[in-house]
Amino acid sequence: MEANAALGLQSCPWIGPDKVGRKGSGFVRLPNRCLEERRVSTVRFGDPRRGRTLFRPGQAEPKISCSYKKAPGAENIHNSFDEALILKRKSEEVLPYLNGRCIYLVGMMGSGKSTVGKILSEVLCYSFFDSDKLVEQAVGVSSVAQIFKDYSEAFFRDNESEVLKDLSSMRRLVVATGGGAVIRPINWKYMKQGITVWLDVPLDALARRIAAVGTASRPLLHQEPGDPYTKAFAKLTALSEERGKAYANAVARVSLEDMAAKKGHADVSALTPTDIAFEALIKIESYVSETAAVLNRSCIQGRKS
Ligand SMILES: Nc1ncnc2c1ncn2[C@@H]1O[C@H](COP(=O)(O)OP(=O)(O)OP(=O)(O)O)[C@@H](O)[C@H]1O
Ligand SMILES: O=C(O)C1=C[C@@H](O)[C@@H](O)[C@H](O)C1
Repeated sequence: MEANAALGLQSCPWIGPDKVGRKGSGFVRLPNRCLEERRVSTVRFGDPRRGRTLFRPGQAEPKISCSYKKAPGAENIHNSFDEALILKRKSEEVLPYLNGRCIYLVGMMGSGKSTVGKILSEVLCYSFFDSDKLVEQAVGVSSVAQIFKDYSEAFFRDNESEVLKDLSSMRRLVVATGGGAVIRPINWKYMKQGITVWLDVPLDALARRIAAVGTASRPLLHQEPGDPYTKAFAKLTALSEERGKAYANAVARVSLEDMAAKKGHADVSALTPTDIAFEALIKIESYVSETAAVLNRSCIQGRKS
């Protein structure tokens, strides 16, 4: 309670992802601030084969302070008031450098993109989106597993690319991408409109997290035989071999192994989502300040010549 109050110190407009309607109304709603700052007036999500869904700036909700409205799942996530305050301060340092650029979290299934993404969106007063959920809304099917079953993985991937394309024209969003979004080069073109952050989590920790909740919602893991941990670990190992290099395209990497070693923890499971969100902000800060310095140097050189 106390810790969450710290996040409300700075009031700003916020409408949570629960306000993102689809199908029934035919529109996807976005937060006011995000709509004000978008360069395009109308963005569409949806299945290109079915005709895509429009959402319009005029559909925006009234402004609500982020001290009252939190991303679902982001409640009571900080261990202490101090932890929340430190995170909030860091976000205030990083925010001016972002210039409204979106943050795209990439990483394997279960790496914590949604958990950490909600925390980041909260402290930055950005809106949070989960690209898997946007695909589900666009297709009108309630789960990714069902989309794989009713259509195909390729169909899911086409829709995922469309969603990322639409998001790429927007500002002030934290996006938790699907674990496989990194495999298509075109998706990188979209995600690189913002700042890409790889949550790099050891495979055994991923398999433990996934086994704890079961594999049913993760179609790529569900086909293997065996107990949930063993089948998750085997498939994640194969996927990570295929995708290792693709995740490394991100401009920032948050390695839980490195974090745990620096903090003297024997295991990454000692790291809280707030610790990880803080490390992500540090990595984002070092990327944005480096790029700002390079830009400055080239401006000075340009003026001299
Ligand atoms: N730092 C953490 N420590 C322990 N468990 C965590 C941590 N972060 C996330 N989890 C748990 O791991 C599981 C997966 O987290 P989350 O859904 O955020 O991952 P994801 O990367 O968004 O997954 P996917 O791509 O499959 O949707 C959840 O049950 C979540 O509660
Ligand atoms: O790693 C993957 O390929 C996937 C991850 C999930 O987020 C979903 O996007 C889907 O289950 C595929």
